[in-house]
Amino acid sequence: IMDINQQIKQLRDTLRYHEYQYHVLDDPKIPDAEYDRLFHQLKALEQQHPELITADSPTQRVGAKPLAGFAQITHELPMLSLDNAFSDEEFNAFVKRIQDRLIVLPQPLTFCCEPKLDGLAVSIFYVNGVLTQAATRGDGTTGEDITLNIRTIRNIPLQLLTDNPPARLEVRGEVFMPHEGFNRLNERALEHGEKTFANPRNAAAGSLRQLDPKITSRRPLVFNAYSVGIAEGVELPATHYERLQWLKSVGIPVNSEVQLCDGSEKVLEFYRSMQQKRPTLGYDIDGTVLKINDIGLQRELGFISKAPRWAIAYKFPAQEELTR
Ligand SMILES: Cc1c[n+]2nc(N)[nH]c2nc1OC(C)C
Repeated sequence: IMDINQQIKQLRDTLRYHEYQYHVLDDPKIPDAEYDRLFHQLKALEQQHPELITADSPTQRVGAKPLAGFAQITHELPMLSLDNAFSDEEFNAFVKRIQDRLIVLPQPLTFCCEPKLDGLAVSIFYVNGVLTQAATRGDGTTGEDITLNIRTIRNIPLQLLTDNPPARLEVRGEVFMPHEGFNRLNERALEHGEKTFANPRNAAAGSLRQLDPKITSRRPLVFNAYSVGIAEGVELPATHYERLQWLKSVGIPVNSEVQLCDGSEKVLEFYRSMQQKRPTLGYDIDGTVLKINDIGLQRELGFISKAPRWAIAYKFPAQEELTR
C-alpha cells in the first residue's frame, strides 16, 4: 500500500494527465464525474494533511482573499501590437515588403496562420515548470499582475507536463470567453438584476480584472497560446509552428485552427476558410494572424517601432453588432 505522500503524488499526476487530455488534446479518457471524484479525493487527503499542500497542486487554483489592487509588471520583452491588413492587396503588399527585404528569399515563403482570438493578450511565466506569474499586456511595456486570476483558468496548467522543464519560460496568448459561457453568464446576470456584458471580449476583460479570484474562478474563461516570449534553459525549435507544437507537448493549449501555408495564395485560402468557419467556431475571432514561420527570417526582418515586420493581422470587415 502507498503512504500518504505517494497517494497524493499519484493523484496529482493522474489529475494533471486527465486535465491535459481534456483541455489540450480535447480527448478526455475518463468521464467528468470520475475526474471530479479523483479531484475530491485529493482535496480530502490535503485537508487531512495541510502540510503536504503545494501551490502547484491541481486543487490550488482559487486564491484565498481578494486583492486590494493589482501590482504593475514590466515585460522583459515588450508585448507588441500587430500591423493590420484589410484587403488582399494590403496583405500582398506586406508580402512584397518582406520579399524585397530578405537577403535570401526562400521559395515558397512559409507562413504560420492562426485565428486572431478576440480576447485579452496575457503573458504567463513558468519557473522550473511551475506557474509563477501572469500579467496583462497593458500598454505593451507595463501590465497588471493577474497571477491569482490566471491560476483559476482551468485549461492553463499550474505545472508544465515535462520532467525536464526550462529554467524560465514565458508563454504569450489570448484569454477569451466562448459564446456558450458568455450567454450563460449574461442570462444569470439578468436573473440577478446584475449588469450584463456587451460582448465576450468585455466579459473576459471584466473577469480578468476582478480583484477577487473567487469571482474569476466562476467565469468560463479559456486560454490559447500564440507565442513563446522569454525561454531559458531550453533549445526551442527553429520555426514558430514547431514551437506551438512544443508548447502543446508540455501541456499548454494551442488553438486547433493553426496551420502552415506555403505561399500567399494558400494564406489567402486560409483567411477565406476562417471567414467561412467564423460563425461556427463558438468563440469570437476578429481576423487571422499570418506569421513568417522561420524564426531566423523573423529575426532578420525584426520589428517596426511598434509591430513586427514579419507578422500581420488580416482582419475581417467590421460586422454590425452580432445578434448572438
Ligand atoms: C499581438 C499578437 C496577437 N496574436 N494573435 C495570434 N493568434 N498570434 C498573435 N501574435 C501576436 O503578436 C506576435 C506577432 C508577436
